[in-house]
Amino acid sequence: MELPDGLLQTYLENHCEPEPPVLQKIAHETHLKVLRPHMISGHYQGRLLSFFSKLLQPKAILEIGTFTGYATICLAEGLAENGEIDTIEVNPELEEMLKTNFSTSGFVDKINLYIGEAFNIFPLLSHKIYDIAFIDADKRNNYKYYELILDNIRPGGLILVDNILRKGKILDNKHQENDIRLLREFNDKITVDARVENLILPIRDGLMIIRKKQL
Ligand SMILES: C[S@@+](CC[C@H](N)C(=O)[O-])C[C@H]1O[C@@H](n2cnc3c(N)ncnc32)[C@H](O)[C@@H]1O
Repeated sequence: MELPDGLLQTYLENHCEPEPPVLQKIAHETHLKVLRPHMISGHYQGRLLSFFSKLLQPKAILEIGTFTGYATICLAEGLAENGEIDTIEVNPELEEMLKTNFSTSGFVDKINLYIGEAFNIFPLLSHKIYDIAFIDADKRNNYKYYELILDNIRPGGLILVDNILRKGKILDNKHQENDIRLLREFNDKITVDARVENLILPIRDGLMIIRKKQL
């Protein structure tokens, strides 16, 4: 289906839950104050993350790559009573803004922010079992993160991985840059991994949904 650029996105955003005011503010300030603001999940993908979370009513969520906290808050919207989200961000310059954003989100008591490199932080969390994980950090390490956390996902739980289509570059073999090749390998390995089932949603830059099987 070919649609004019931007038209479909606007239509989708006009036909889902409105973006909550706290997230509108975070998106606005991210675009004003932070480098590479396009990394934010945004209205439509944010509502999808919130939707998944509300369906699963998770007790525990892990996010790798917090950025300005937009997706953290979307995911927190579906947490069960006493549920928590652990979110890991390597960039210490974002810490102050994150603390402000979380404090106004209505979920501050449910969000545990860890500033540091994900491979260093995760061992502190490796005793936990998660219902949902969102991998959205340095894309070249997607598979390493997947292998690192899969044992910590409950059977039936979800791993969501963002930016796996790379604006369609993944589909065209003339693109042989290292990051694109690694993403192709990631998508291929997940698709044949008997421990999970997966789907790629072609929204935004491509979102992989991985469900851990009940073996
Ligand atoms: C695409 S942004 C995350 C967007 C956010 N999840 C959202 O949806 O709004 C990626 C973030 O991952 C962080 N990051 C990159 N490498 C990381 C690592 N090794 N450990 C933890 N965070 C990392 C970056 O600093 C950046 O803020």
